[in-house]
Amino acid sequence: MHFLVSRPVVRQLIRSCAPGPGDLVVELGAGAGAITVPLAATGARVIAVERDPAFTGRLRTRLADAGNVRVVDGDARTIALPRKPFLVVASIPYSISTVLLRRLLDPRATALRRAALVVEWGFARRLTAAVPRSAELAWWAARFDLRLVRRVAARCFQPAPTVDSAHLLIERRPGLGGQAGQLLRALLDAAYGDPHRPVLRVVARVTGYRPRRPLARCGIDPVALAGTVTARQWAALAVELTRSGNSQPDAG
Ligand SMILES: C[S@@+](CC[C@H](N)C(=O)[O-])C[C@H]1O[C@@H](n2cnc3c(N)ncnc32)[C@H](O)[C@@H]1O
Repeated sequence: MHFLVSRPVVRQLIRSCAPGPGDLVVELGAGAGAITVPLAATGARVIAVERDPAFTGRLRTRLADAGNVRVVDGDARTIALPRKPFLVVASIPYSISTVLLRRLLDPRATALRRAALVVEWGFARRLTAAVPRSAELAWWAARFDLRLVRRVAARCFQPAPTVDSAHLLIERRPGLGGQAGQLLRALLDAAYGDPHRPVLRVVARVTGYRPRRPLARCGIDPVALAGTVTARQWAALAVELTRSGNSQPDAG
C-alpha cells in the first residue's frame, strides 16, 4: 500500500470535495489517517472504513477526541454504503478501484453526490476520456461529471509507487434520475451495442422516431457514428428527450 505524505495534496483533495458541517463523508481505506484527521477538522460527519485492524486501532486512539468520526473495521468492497446523500474523500487502493467505482457510480439509486479520490493515473485517464470506451464507463461518465483535477506525483506517497496517481473529482449531474436515467441506460446500451451505426438511427431504435432537433440541441451530428458521441452529449440528450416528452417510442 502507498500512503499519502503530501499535506498539500491532502488539503487540495478535501477542499475540492468541500465537505462541511451537515455533510456525511465516507473515507474508503483510511490507513493511518492522513486524510481522516484533516477531514474530521471540516466538521463533517466522517465514516472512516479500514480493513486492517492495526490501523483502525491507531485511528481510534488518534481521533478519540473527535466526536464526528466513526472508524469502521470493514471491507470497502462489501460494507453497506449510506442511503442518504453522502460524499467520499479517499486515496483508494489501486487494486480495488474498479470495484469501488462500480459500487459508488453504478446503482441507479446511489446516494453519492460528490467524491474526491486519489486513483492510479492511467485509471483516471480512462475514466475521464470524453468518449468512454465501454457502456459501463459511459454510464458513469454521463451521470457523473468525472474530472481529472491534477497529476499526483509518485513522490507524494510512501513508499512511492512505480506510477503517478491522479486527483479525480466526481460530481453528480442533475436531472438524470428517474425516467431520464432509464432512457440514458437504453441509449447507451443501444449505442455501445452498435457503435459503427449513425447515431440518429441508433437513437431512433430506442425512441421510435428520428429525433433530429434534440440531437442538434445537444450538439450531436446525426450522421456521426454512435460510438463517437461523448458522455456529456449522451447525458444532455437523455435530459433533453425526457424534458421535451419525446422519450416514448410512440411520441413524435
Ligand atoms: C492507498 S492506502 C491509503 C491510506 C490513507 N488513506 C492514506 O492516504 O495514506 C489504502 C488503505 O486501504 C486499506 N485497504 C485495502 N483494501 C481495503 C479494503 N478492501 N477495504 C478497506 N480498506 C482497505 C489499506 O489497509 C490501506 O490502509
